[in-house]
Order: sequence, then structure tokens, then C-alpha cells
Amino acid sequence: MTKTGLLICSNPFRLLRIFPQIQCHVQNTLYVHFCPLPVLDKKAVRHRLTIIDAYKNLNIINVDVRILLCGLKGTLGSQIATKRPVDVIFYDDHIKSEELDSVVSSLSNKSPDFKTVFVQPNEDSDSSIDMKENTQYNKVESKLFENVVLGGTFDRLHNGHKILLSTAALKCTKKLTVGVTDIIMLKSKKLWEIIEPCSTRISNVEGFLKDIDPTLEYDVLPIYDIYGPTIHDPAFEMIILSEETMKGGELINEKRLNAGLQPLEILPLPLLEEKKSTVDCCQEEENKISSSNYRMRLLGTVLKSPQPNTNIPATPYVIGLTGGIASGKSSISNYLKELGAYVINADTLAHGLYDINQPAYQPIIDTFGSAILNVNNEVDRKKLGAIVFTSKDKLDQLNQIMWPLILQKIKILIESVKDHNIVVLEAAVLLTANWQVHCHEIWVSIIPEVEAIKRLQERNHLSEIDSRNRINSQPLNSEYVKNANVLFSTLWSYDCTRIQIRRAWNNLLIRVSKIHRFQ
Ligand SMILES: CC(=O)SCCNC(=O)CCNC(=O)[C@H](O)C(C)(C)COP(=O)(O)OP(=O)(O)OC[C@H]1O[C@@H](n2cnc3c(N)ncnc32)[C@H](O)[C@@H]1OP(=O)(O)O
Repeated sequence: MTKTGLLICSNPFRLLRIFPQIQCHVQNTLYVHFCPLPVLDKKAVRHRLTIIDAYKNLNIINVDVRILLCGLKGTLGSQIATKRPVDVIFYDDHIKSEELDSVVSSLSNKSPDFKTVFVQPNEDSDSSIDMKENTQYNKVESKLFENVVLGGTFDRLHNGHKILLSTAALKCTKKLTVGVTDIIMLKSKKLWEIIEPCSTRISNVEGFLKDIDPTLEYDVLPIYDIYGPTIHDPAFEMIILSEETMKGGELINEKRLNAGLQPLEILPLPLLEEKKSTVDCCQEEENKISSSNYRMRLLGTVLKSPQPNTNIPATPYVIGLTGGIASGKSSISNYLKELGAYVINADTLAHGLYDINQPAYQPIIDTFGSAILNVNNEVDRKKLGAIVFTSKDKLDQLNQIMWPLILQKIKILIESVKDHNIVVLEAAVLLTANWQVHCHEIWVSIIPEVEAIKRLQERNHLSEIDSRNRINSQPLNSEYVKNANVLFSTLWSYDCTRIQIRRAWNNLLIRVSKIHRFQ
């Protein structure tokens, strides 16, 4: 299999017949170049539809498809400058040999041993798989603009983003400005903690645009509000929006008018529906192609490869399961137990250590006084909690007593495990205690703060202030995420949580069996 391919395609509407035959030969990126060159001004609307339809239909394909605009814009003449070197060039049965030669010679970045491969479109299959021209947007005129602008988050560049960016580049003749939302604007988004850093998103957008049309000037910059530079710059003429952000376009134009600037022409694009798999996909996913769906699908996968931990024995393989209060760690560990893990719950061990005659009993009375005992002279955890969750110093004192004792018990339990390969150590403040040194991997569960407060009020009957105090005594979600090899969120249905856990467990079994094979 090769990394990067270039498909020279005579007719965009046959793409679906060609793709099944070439997708298994390309691993990472497939550039698509339409040939022969059409005339732009008469066909601009149709080209935009081609782009929309192509990306929409090719969403099933697991490679990064990039449709080059030079063929559609009629700007080919000099070079096709792809960022990645092309290893294989595919061409269909309608491409003439001189057209193939011309594209090969204008391709500036090819591997030294690149190949050309003829592809016969799959004519056996039903012609209904051909893409149909979408007439919904035929009314939009094919006017072009020197300065076009658009904005977005552009997390994990998907086909919806590619349509927006490609349409903007098709409508633009000189300079394209793209505002990329800074992380401070994104904290209300689903799983914002795993949105790519702004600098990565900027570089991905810029890389994509330079790939599909190297002839334009690009300014890709961070924005800190919905307006970005649109309300100051008189040069902008047109803005591309998705249908759901039309309101933003209207607000921009109000501000431009107030500032004495020409309003922008607005081109809205449809949201792309996504065909969902029913097996491995949460029903709570959105029906449109969206970055939040992509983020949801990362739950239960390896976000950061675990590094070998040589300080502890290779067997049993220890997963540290952690996450903020009420984030659903226990429901995750219960399911992991059903799947075959040996589960150690640090909270439960802590509770046992407070019993009379257990090692924490006397040190706790010495430190916090006998006022924390109940009428039977037992440690009253509610009273102790009220003290430590409102004072960082007191919590530190409690931790200093409890953590070494809990850890001692954990080590004894792990050493005694005989009939399990995998141990899950569930501990709320595992990272603060630096217990990751006793684990092979860290799995983290997060929920938004407002959901944690809701659960604490319902589950633990705490007031909002007490709930906040407990949350504030623990690391932020973003801290947990930084350390996570695998991430979960129990924000949605139980089924959705189970999908994430099964994904993580199945991958884990493969990792663990590989480790044991190399021992
Ligand atoms: C390193 C570890 O993670 S060990 C596991 C956590 N336990 C400890 O650190 C021991 C000290 N804590 C305790 O002994 C008890 O939590 C007490 C006495 C303070 C309160 O007891 P209880 O009211 O019965 O509460 P409980 O033990 O169920 O804990 C409630 C929540 O407090 C949080 N919590 C517990 N200990 C701590 C701590 N040291 N720092 C911050 N938060 C904590 C947990 O998130 C837990 O909720 P979760 O299970 O949803 O994550």
C-alpha cells in the first residue's frame, strides 16, 4: 500500500465507481484532479456542487481526500504543488495519454519511484451509485470575489470543513482570510478539552488550502470573538457560512454598516448529514458531519500511547482509572469487572482504614480531634469531609495520613492477584498522589462541571456550594486529560458509556497480548 495517491478523474459524477477500486491502495492522502479543464465562469455553480457532492459521498472513505481546484478553476498551466509527495497516479478510462503526460509533468512533488495505474470504473454496479447533481443551490450566481473570508473551529479537519474551505477558495481570486476560533471561545463545546490546539488547527487549514489551490494568498489567523477581522477590514467582499451560522453573518453585517463599511455578500452552505454506523456509535451523536462526533468517537481509543513502566512488574497490567468527582468512574470499573478486570477501589480501601483498630483510626483522631467521631466512637466521614473539603491544609493533612496506608493495601492486593491479567485501580485523585508510577496506563473519565454539580446535588444531596468545594479540591478536567492514555465521558446514555468501554477493552487486550508475546 502507498501513502499518497493522485487520481486524475474525467467525470466527478463517476467518483463513487472509481473509489472502491483505489482506496485499498492508498493509506493516508488521496488527491483528486479533474481533467480535462472546464471553463470556470460558466460552470462555477456546478463546480461548487461537484465539491459538495464529492466530499459528501466520499465521507465513508477512511483516507484524507483533497480535491485540487486547479482543474476546476482553470488555473492549471504551471504546476500542481501537493504538500505530500505522490507515490501513485491513478487515471480513468477517459483520460487521454497526452492529458496524463501533461498532469505527470506538471506535478512538482512526486516520489522518485512513483507509478501510474489505470483504473476501470466499476461498470458492473448499479448506476444509481453515481453521484447526482444537487440542484438546490443553482440559484446562487457564479460571481467571483477578490477577498473572501470565513471562520470556524476546524477541529480535526473533516469533509464538512473541506467543503467550506474549497468553496471559499473557488469563489476567491486573490486573498482568502480564515479566522480560527481560539480555545477561549470553545469551552461550551462538547469535549472541548480534546479540541486540537489553535496552532495545530491553523496549520492544518493553511496546509489544506495551499494543497488544493496554491495560487491564492492566505491569511489564517486566530480569532477571539465571532467577528474576528470582518468588522474592521473594508477589503472583505464575501463571507462563506454554514447554514447554522447564518445569524453570525447577519451580526457581522450590522456591525459593518455601523462602521460605514459595505456589508458582505453571504453564501450559506448546507450542513452535511452523516450516515451513522449502528454498531459502534453513540445514538447521541449529531446527524451532521461534525467535529464533536469525531471527538466522541475518540472516547475509548488510545489518545496518547502508554510508555513502558519498568518500575513495576509487567503482570498484572495495571490501569489507573481516575477522573473528577461523580464522573462515573465506578460505573466504568463495574463494566470493566464484567469484562474480566480485577478492580481495586481506593475509596473503599480508605473507608475500611477508618475502622476502630485499623491503622488510620488513631492518627485521624490525633490530627482532627475526637469531634469527628460519632456516638459509637467511629470516624464520621461526613464530619471529616465537611472539614477537609473546605480547607486545603486540612485535606493535605488527611492525604498525608491516608495515601501511604491506602497504597500499602493496594500493593498487597496487586501482588496477590493470580487469576487476572488486568487490574483496574480506581482512584479519584490518583494523579495528585502521583500514583501513575504504580500503573501501566492512565484511563480518565470526565464530565462537564455543571453535570458534576447536578449529580452531586442528586446523588450526595450536597448543596451547590459544597459541590463546588469538592470539585475545586480536585484537578481540572484539562489536567486529567493531559495525562490520559484513554479518555471516557459518562455524560450520555449508559449504552454510549458501554460502547466507549468495549472499544477501550478490546484495544487493551491486543496491547496486553503483544506485551506478553515479547516477554
Ligand atoms: C489517591 C486516591 O485517589 S485515594 C482515593 C480517594 N480517597 C482519599 O484520598 C482518602 C481521603 N478521603 C476520604 O477518606 C473520604 O473521601 C472522606 C473522609 C474525605 C469523605 O468520605 P465520604 O463522604 O464517604 O466520601 P467518599 O469517600 O465517597 O468520596 C466522595 C468524593 O470525594 C472525592 N475525594 C475523596 N478523597 C479525596 C481527596 N483526598 N481529595 C479530593 N477529593 C477527594 C472523590 O472524588 C469522591 O467521589 P468519587 O468517588 O465520585 O470520585
